[in-house]
Amino acid sequence: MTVIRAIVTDIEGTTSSISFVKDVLFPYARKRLPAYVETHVDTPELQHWLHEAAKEAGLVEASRQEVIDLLLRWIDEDRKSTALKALQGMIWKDGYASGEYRAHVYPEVAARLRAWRGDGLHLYVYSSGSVAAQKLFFQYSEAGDLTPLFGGYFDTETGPKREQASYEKIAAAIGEQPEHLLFLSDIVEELDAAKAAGFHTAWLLRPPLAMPAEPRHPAYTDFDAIAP
Ligand SMILES: CSCCC(=O)C(=O)COP(=O)(O)O
Ligand SMILES: [Mg+2]
Repeated sequence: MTVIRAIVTDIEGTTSSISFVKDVLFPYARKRLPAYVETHVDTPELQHWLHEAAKEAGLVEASRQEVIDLLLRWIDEDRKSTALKALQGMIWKDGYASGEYRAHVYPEVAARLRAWRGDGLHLYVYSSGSVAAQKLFFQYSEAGDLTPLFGGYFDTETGPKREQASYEKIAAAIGEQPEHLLFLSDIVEELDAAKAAGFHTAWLLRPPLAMPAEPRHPAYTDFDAIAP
């Protein structure tokens, strides 16, 4: 019997609702991005990510306004760009700190994460959101500060979530063979990539999503149904 030693979880659609990300976080960043860029334009971190975004789009000598327009378009397209995700994380910080919102987590998630940690399992996050955004998300969650539960965070700087190599890198960074790792996600292509790397997988299909008759991965409606 394989022993699961660590769990790697996705955020949006897995620990937390898609609507919190799409209807609260994305609009907050969209509204504030132009002013944020203007007021922080002299900071090296902002400069770096604006440059990376322009490079990703193949824009040469783009004006600041062109890069802002590009980023706003990418927010609308939900593009999983590392540069956009870094910038969104920087903007979201103010909203968490001022109490404008707290990150949604499904009702059973915090207790189940604590129970798994209590059983000796190590917990990690792998999300398209930047590592800084992931830490804010779990620090300011509706269930309180959950960051002490996690041993590490991975974002698209490790690689795209639909590529096998990303999961191989995560297993190496955790220091476990993939057969001892369980990946939780709502996106079947992410689970396919993790499985190809040798991970065990759990497909979260939160209600009202329908359970397929023959799911490609072990499928669950919530974390309490998963027995690692
Ligand atoms: C870190 S919270 C914001 C999540 C985000 O920006 C996103 O694109 C969600 O991606 P996930 O990989 O968690 O589905
Ligand atoms: Mg997801």
